[in-house]
Amino acid sequence: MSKIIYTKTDEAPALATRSFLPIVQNFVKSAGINIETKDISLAARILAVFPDFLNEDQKVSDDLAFLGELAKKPEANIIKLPNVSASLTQLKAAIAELQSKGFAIPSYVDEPKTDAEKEINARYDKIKGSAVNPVLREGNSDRRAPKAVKNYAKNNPHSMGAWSSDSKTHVATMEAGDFAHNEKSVTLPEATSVTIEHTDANGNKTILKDKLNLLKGEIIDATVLSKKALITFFETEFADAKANGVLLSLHMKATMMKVSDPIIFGHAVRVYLKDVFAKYGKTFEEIGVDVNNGYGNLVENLKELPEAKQIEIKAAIDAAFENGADLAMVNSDKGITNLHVPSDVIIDASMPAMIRTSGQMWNAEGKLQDTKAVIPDSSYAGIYTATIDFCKKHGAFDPTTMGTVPNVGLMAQKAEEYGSHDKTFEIASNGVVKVIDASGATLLEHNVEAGDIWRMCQAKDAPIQDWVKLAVTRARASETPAVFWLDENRAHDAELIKKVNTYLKDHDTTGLDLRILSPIDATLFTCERLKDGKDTISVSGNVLRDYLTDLFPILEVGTSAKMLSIVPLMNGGGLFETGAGGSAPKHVQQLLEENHLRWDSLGEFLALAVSLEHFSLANSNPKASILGKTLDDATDKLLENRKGPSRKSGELDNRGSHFYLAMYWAQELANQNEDEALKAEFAPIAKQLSDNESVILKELIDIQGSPVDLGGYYEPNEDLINQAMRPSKTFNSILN
Ligand SMILES: NC(=O)C1=CN([C@@H]2O[C@H](COP(=O)(O)OP(=O)(O)OC[C@H]3O[C@@H](n4cnc5c(N)ncnc54)[C@H](OP(=O)(O)O)[C@@H]3O)[C@@H](O)[C@H]2O)C=CC1
Ligand SMILES: O=C(O)CCC(=O)C(=O)O
Ligand SMILES: [Mg+2]
Repeated sequence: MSKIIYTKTDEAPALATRSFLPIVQNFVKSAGINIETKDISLAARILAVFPDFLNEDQKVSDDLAFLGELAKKPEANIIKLPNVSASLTQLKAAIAELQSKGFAIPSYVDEPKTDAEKEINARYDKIKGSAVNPVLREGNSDRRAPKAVKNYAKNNPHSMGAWSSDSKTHVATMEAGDFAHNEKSVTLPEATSVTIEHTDANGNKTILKDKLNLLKGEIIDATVLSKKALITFFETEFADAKANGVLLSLHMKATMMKVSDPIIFGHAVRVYLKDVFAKYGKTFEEIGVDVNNGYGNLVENLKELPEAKQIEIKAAIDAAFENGADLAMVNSDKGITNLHVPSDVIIDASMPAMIRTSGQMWNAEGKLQDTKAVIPDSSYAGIYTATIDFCKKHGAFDPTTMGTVPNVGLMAQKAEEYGSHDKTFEIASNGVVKVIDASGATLLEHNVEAGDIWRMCQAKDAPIQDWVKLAVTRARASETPAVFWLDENRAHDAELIKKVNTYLKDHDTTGLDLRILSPIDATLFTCERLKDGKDTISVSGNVLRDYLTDLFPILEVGTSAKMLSIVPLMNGGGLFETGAGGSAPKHVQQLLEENHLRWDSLGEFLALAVSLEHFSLANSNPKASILGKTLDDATDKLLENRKGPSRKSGELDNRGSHFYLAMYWAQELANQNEDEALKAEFAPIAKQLSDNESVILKELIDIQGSPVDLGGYYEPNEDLINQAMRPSKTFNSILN
């Protein structure tokens, strides 16, 4: 029998699931809908790849691999919550926690030497970074703010920092030598297999990647970021930030771009601490410092040196901070800078947060200040420049009147840059890198220097056709103009534009307003309309999908957590993501300290409703459709009555909002007349819930205010976490 798969993930979403899923299971049970959980948390993903190190009773199934296969089948119906995309720091913390709990998994080896160590690290490297979403995303992306969410924001606008025309905030990006400027692209006329080969100045060849099979019609591109150009760029911009008295911030996507972006991050740290590295670089090498994992890695490793040496180096670092530009802070109380950990500042969320806050970030005194936002590669940086310039000219957007920007994103089958990490290389020596096809012909070629970052990307034809179709479908269904954000002057986009023009002919586009604009022009066009309350669909590639589905939602409705985020799978199944944001580590912190979870599960309510509708169609189960429709109505009511979680301890939190959702959902089921059995089942439940509203609320509020112990962070104790997330006896007994 087919079922709905619910993912168990990490941090705040996983906490919320412990409260919400029992409600869902009770509500859908009698409709014959089975909900099964699959564990794709970071801890479970680690345990799944090291069965050979575990006792029989500790072994877990590889649920991610299972879901990856399921996503290719028509029966797939998966609710996907956000998970941790682990930086090395997070990965090591999870490993240490599991080891302390008696799982004899191996440690990550910083400098693997033996084959066994290399093999262990290879397993860990597959878990690092964005290792879940790319596996499940066998379809393109449809993300939008439902009407009820927009209306809620219009009536209850979130805070929005004012913009002034003399703001010094700006984006700094490279003008030459970056990925954008060096890109070359071809569309394959026939299927082939390619080899990526590096030849050094003496003619010695190294195979970087062998026999990569490619399909007919696939677009491949290759490009290189010059290390020299990058370092010069950092030196110039860092000095400029200092000279102009603005904060210095770096915005990367070290999770999704897990090979290239940590390397770039490392260069930024070394340039910022140039004098320190000139003097102590050798010592750092000896103690295994790797600032590709951030400046925090240097701080951590210093502890290995004798105390006198530590003091000497810390003084040198203090001097560098003194002489350098002021860094934007992640946490000024704890002294965590923007350069500490690559996964602390993730561009999709960090740039919109800055734009929402008058273009400012936090300085070391905990005050807001104008910022230089450094985004080295210029491929997409221009959209932020254009948005910032727009705000300087017109002031901040007004959530009470602004329109909306839904997105249709090319994403399926690891499209474009987000699928490039197995084809990204830090170049060992000067020479040339070629992509050579099965016939021996060179398809793409770049001269490279030692330290450059070279990469190849793929975009398969079937996902592109599906993406164009989805764009037309959404434009038609919502009667909204749609803009393809593609730059005819960029090599990859030029290839894509040819396909878009071809595949648009497969559809009836009469009466639709469809355009192709460069990302900067598209930003301007969209922002103009947005300000005037008009809606515009952005149809974009994978990176812009990621950026735009945080940028516009954060400006429009305050957070991307409130987005409907659907992935119609190419083989007919459905993947329903719960919002477009992440796992909000700060929310867990608050729960641990004050027993208040401010995480909003709205995205999850929306995802479940479409999943139920999909289930109904796929299984001819009319009850599922009624459950979906009533759930949507309950969500509308929850918004209308403002029963979302508050940010402050002692007020309604995530658990309380789940209670209201359950009550409204039961009421909607009791009030509908399409299915008598559901009506009869839920009428008494609705009554019990509303009769006990004040008792339940009291139980949910009384427990707040003091710390909670969950028995772990990455592998919390199931009993403790369930107790913490289901604290109302009255509510639990009604549900049961
Ligand atoms: N789909 C996925 O699996 C994704 C995973 N990630 C991962 O999540 C982690 C954190 O990423 P980060 O970039 O900090 O982004 P997050 O989206 O987790 O957090 C950014 C901020 O947005 C607000 N926010 C996000 N979701 C909610 C919600 N449901 N309810 C209320 N507020 C919300 C919070 O603001 P405030 O603190 O002010 O309340 C939060 O601090 C990383 O490990 C990242 O890789 C990121 C994106 C997507
Ligand atoms: O998978 C990840 O690491 C992040 C995904 C993300 O940010 C997105 O899809 O919007
Ligand atoms: Mg994102």
